[in-house]
Amino acid sequence: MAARNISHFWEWGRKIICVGRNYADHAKELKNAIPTEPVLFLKPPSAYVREGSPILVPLYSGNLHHEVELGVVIGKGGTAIPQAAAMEHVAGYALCLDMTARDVQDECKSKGLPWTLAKAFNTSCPVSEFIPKERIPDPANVRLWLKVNDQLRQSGCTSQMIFSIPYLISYISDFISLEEGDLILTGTPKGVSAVQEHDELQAGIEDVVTMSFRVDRHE
Ligand SMILES: O=C(O)/C=C/C(=O)CC(=O)C(=O)O
Ligand SMILES: [Mg+2]
Repeated sequence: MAARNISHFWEWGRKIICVGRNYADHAKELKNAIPTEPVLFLKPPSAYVREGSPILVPLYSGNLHHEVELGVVIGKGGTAIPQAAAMEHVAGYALCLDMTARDVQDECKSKGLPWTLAKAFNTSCPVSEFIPKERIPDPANVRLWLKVNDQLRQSGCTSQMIFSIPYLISYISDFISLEEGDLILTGTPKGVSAVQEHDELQAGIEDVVTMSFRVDRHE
């Protein structure tokens, strides 16, 4: 059997672990308290969508939001990984969107229910090409941006993260063993907003990568 290539990690069926409220400015814009521990949730691998295919608005949502995020691709699995060794487990990065049905999330929050249908639906994780680790030598200081129909909506720097990438890898792996090909979404900066059918989304990491997606409705 041919060896699998990490640069197609989204085809491996691995888990997507998402960190929420990891930027104080975003926590504030949604009127959430600043967390003292990482807030975690999951997306299934069926959430991935690649450039050329549309982001689909779930039929049950009238308020789909974009969240631009730095994704960390795990290259070496582990459990209870010490912070000091965490970066040895990173193969690279990806630019990701954590598409969120905000109306559904608000309803789930008000009822104390899990966010699954708000966060884990098909096409809820648009993802860029794989970015080898060497191309982002300082992941704690890169600028992420997102435009909707050419209008800038999000611009933030990973230096604003409350919990660093090594801390997140160590924290997550205490509870959920990490495997090669897993992806960690590290949270979004402020500026999240609603998108509509036919909108064009463009996002980027500084001079490293850009990606574009169209928003569509289910037929
Ligand atoms: O608590 C909320 O109202 C919303 C939280 C999120 O959607 C968290 C994220 O996914 C994030 O901060 O990136
Ligand atoms: Mg998010």
